Amino acid sequence: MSDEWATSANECIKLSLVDPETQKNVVSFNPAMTYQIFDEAESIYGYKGLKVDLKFACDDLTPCITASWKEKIDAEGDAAAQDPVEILKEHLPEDVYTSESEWKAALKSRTEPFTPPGTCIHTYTHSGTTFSIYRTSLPTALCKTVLNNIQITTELLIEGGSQIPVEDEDWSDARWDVYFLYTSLPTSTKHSLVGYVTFYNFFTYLPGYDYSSHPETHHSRTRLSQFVILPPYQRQGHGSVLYDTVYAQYLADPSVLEITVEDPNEAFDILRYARDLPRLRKAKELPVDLTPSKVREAARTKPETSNGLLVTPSTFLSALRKELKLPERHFLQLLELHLLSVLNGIPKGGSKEARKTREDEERAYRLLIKERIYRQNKDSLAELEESERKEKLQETYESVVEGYREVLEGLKPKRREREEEEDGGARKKVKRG
Ligand SMILES: CC(=O)SCCNC(=O)CCNC(=O)[C@H](O)C(C)(C)COP(=O)(O)OP(=O)(O)OC[C@H]1O[C@@H](n2cnc3c(N)ncnc32)[C@H](O)[C@@H]1OP(=O)(O)O
Repeated sequence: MSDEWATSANECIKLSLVDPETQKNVVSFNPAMTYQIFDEAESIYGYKGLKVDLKFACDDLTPCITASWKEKIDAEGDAAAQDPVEILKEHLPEDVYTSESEWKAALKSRTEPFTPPGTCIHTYTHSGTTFSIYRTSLPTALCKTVLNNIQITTELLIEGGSQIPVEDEDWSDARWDVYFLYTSLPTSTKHSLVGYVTFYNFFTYLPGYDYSSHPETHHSRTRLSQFVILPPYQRQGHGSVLYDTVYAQYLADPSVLEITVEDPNEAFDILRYARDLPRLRKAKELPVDLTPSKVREAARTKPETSNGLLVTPSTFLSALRKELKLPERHFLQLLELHLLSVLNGIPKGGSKEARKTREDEERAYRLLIKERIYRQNKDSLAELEESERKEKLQETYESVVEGYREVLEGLKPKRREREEEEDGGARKKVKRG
């Protein structure tokens, strides 16, 4: 197959959110990746001048897919042109429009005004524009429709992202929570999507809870599954507001015991650290004078940190984790991040005693992290010779601390910037069109 007939799928596919009233684009963007839908090379074969338009009504996300090209290869069999519309249709709802005029006519003929699904749980303004977060759940009909229309973006924007099988799922119990972030429009369309996040709730048992006396009570662990801010709205603080808002919902809900995240990518991890760190620092269970050596001491008083869910706390660490509802691994890493900033605040020079304090804390910090790494990788590390094991632990320790340094460095100036520019929760003006 010759390359002259290959087009980059990431470049030729354009996604647009269109105002049904004015029929103008509210925002447009390209996919970040297409390998899940096309091939590893992220190319579409058989055309010159190929353009693939994936348009959505900006409010209920009714989709329309069309393609146009200057030249199409005249070949059959293996060398025949791929059909991008048919390929993309596999990842879109069954009733997706393939004719733009029919799609536009359908949008024009709508009689009912659109209201986002669910309940509005938070509203904020940013550069004079209002943004609102709506909470709903599957299988509520409108939630199902809107999510199904737009969730192709999980495959086009998230590395390894996948869609929720909205059509096939067994809905005997509503276990998916969905939050949509909308911005307000000045036209009668009123609402345009900015992002969304989904959570799956697992039922679980709280050890020691008397369920027989309270048969109506249930407990769950919730898992953040897909988190998307559409590209034109990224890096303006909207992801942070959405994350904080949904987190607050579960923190306030006594039936939710733990908030976990499914396969976070690097960008989301940074966002999560940045948002969880101030929460940890404000937690009432966090001792103000906590140092690495005190944490090591406390950890030693407890037989072994548990991998289970919210065991009865015997140290402040378990109480702190319970207060924040964080999974163990993330909680421990967040604590290590906080302790690095504590360590950074201990002077390096000074009297002999001061220098000794600093050295003791440095050592405690190193051991604390190495002990955690060892616990979490016991099986593979136990197979190594002692010298190799020490080397591996040191290497991992150094890369972990390097990562924490980057997060702390990244947070410092950014936080100042945010405070200066913040306007009710988000920054910088959203680019439109
Ligand atoms: C479980 C999962 O779903 S993981 C998948 C997460 N989703 C995706 O990757 C889809 C595509 N990307 C997105 O939807 C968004 O860019 C998100 C969710 C990653 C971030 O949302 P945003 O609204 O852009 O984040 P926000 O503006 O609040 O950023 C907060 C901080 O997070 C960090 N951050 C956000 N995006 C990135 C990035 N791409 N790379 C590095 N750091 C990042 C930064 O520290 C940022 O602060 P700064 O902008 O002052 O530097």
